[in-house]
Amino acid sequence: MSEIGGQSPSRYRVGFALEPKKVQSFLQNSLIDHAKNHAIELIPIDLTTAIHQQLPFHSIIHKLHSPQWTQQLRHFSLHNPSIPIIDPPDAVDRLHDRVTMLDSVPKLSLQNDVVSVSVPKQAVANDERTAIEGLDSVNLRFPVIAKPLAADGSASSHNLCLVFDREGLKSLNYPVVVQEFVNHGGAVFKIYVAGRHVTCVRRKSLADITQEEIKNLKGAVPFSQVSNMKGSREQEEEGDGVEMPPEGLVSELGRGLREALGLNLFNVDVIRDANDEKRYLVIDINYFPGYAKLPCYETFFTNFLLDVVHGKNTV
Ligand SMILES: O=P(O)(O)O[C@@H]1[C@@H](OP(=O)(O)O)[C@H](OP(=O)(O)O)[C@H](O)[C@H](OP(=O)(O)O)[C@H]1OP(=O)(O)O
Ligand SMILES: Nc1ncnc2c1ncn2[C@@H]1O[C@H](COP(=O)(O)OP(=O)(O)O)[C@@H](O)[C@H]1O
Ligand SMILES: [Mg+2]
Ligand SMILES: [Mg+2]
Repeated sequence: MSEIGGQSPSRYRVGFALEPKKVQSFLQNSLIDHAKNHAIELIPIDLTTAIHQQLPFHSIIHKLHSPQWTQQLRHFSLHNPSIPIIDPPDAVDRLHDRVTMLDSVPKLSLQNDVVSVSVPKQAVANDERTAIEGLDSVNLRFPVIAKPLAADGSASSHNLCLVFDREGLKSLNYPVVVQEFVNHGGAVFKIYVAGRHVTCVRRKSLADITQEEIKNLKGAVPFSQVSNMKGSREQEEEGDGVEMPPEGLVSELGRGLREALGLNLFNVDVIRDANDEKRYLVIDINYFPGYAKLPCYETFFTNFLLDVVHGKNTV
């Protein structure tokens, strides 16, 4: 990266443009101190003041959704082309739609004799009629999962539903993506990417749906209620026993998606089909997720920042 004043600085300043809630959850003292010990100062950008008045920055990292912010960032970037912006707003935008976010996955062609990585069958629906047509067109049967098409960080974008029959399609808030529900043993793998650094953790997920539940459940069940469904309680800790994905898969998926998406900061939710152990499915990709939930996030994230300020970050 270019050097301010033509000299290699002894300290670096990285600006963060984040919602106040994210400043609190992400910019914890432990991270600030760790980065400081590596000569990097982490600075929350004041969103009420123009960016250029807050210079110098050696890089800017952002997660804000308003068009005004994007406009301000584009303008700033045009006048300060040597300051890396992480990441390009257009590339981030692709993750704000649950169809385009998964577009790159099949193109990676990650498959061999032991594993295959794909996305669940899915169709976009604007109303009940197009939902039925969409399900038919991709040969999907109930139960399906309905997700708001927009994944724009709003609370409603996380309101998902399990849909057990046609009646259930009536109560959805369209537009949605109707997606194949895949039993996966109650565990989701979260692959976190920060530049060339990739790591994976396992988290508790939705419990599997039994044949009996498929017969008995009707309509649409919002997600928050699913864990209270009869029969799912005893599966609560089931995710604990699920084997982690092979390291090669984690690193190849992280690296491949980083390149294909043109993004440095994201995580990928992956499940493994309980009825076909070869089959891994990418179900969600999130921009600048909650890294603070990672063990040792201070080291993980600071290593990425060191690459950035030393010009070793290539995407
Ligand atoms: O707040 P956290 O730590 O739960 O992070 C959220 C992420 O959780 P995760 O790290 O994947 O467990 C969360 O991931 P999921 O969509 O829940 O898989 C989102 O990235 C969320 O951002 P947004 O609401 O989609 O803009 C993230 O929220 P923000 O922190 O960006 O508001
Ligand atoms: N196709 C699917 N089959 C089974 N479970 C799923 C599927 N898609 C999502 N889930 C479950 O729903 C959770 C939330 O879905 P996700 O697509 O990650 O939305 P969000 O953006 O709100 O995190 C996942 O962590 C997983 O437990
Ligand atoms: Mg998710
Ligand atoms: Mg998400």
